[in-house]
Amino acid sequence: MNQSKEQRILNFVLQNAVRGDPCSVVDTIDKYCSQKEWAMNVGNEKGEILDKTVEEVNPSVALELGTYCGYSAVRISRLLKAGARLLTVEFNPEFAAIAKQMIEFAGVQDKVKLLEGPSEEIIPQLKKKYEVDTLDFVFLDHWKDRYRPDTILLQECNLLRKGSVLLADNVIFPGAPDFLDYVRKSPHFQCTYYPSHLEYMQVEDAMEKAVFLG
Ligand SMILES: Cn1ncc2cc([C@H](O)c3cccc(CNC(=O)c4cc(-c5ccc(F)cc5)cc(O)c4O)c3)ccc21
Ligand SMILES: [Mg+2]
Repeated sequence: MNQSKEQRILNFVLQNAVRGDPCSVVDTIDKYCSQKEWAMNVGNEKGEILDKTVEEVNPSVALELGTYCGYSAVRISRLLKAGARLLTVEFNPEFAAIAKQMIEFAGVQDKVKLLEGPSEEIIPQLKKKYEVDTLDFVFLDHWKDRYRPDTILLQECNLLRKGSVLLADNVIFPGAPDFLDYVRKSPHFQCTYYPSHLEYMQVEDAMEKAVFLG
């Protein structure tokens, strides 16, 4: 049976990156996806905005919605301090299987917990089943029409505290207009807009940071 694009990306990493070196995994995925097959990883340009935000927040507990192949899970977890953890949510079993192998090859499996299921089911389980108190950082990169409902759900589940930082990918392309409208109009969020470009393309995109004010 012919391979999926995601399997081809993983194989390229297994054959060309350095086991246990998260930076080489990130760089190798970017090399493959810029030269051979486009894929929806956050990429290096927006990845640097992600890096700066993670370094600024220095989260003890981080959540990612939309693991895909594990590119941003590896990118985020490589920056986490000892004892800090990333919970990443993926509902597609094929993507989850690829991401699991990517995370293990990068050597960050002790920092990353991959939760299989849709965000709307996982988020309400975070406190009791996954022993989360509140989230310091949330990276939104799943279905764009889920950003707004899941931001509301995170608040309803008391998972945000004063200073919790949300960072959303693709707020321009493919776009998340209802999310942007919601956080920018809400008195509970302080927003910052980061213009950038779509991964591996010369197409306008952007990220939005929304800090929860309590
Ligand atoms: C509910 N729930 N809970 C967990 C969870 C996890 C998933 C999957 O990880 C998944 C599957 C398919 C699509 C996405 C969203 N990502 C995108 O759609 C995207 C598109 C483009 C782009 C840009 C230009 C194009 F021409 C085409 C696609 C660029 C980007 O960076 C993207 O992130 C995420 C889905 C729902 C989930
Ligand atoms: Mg994205």
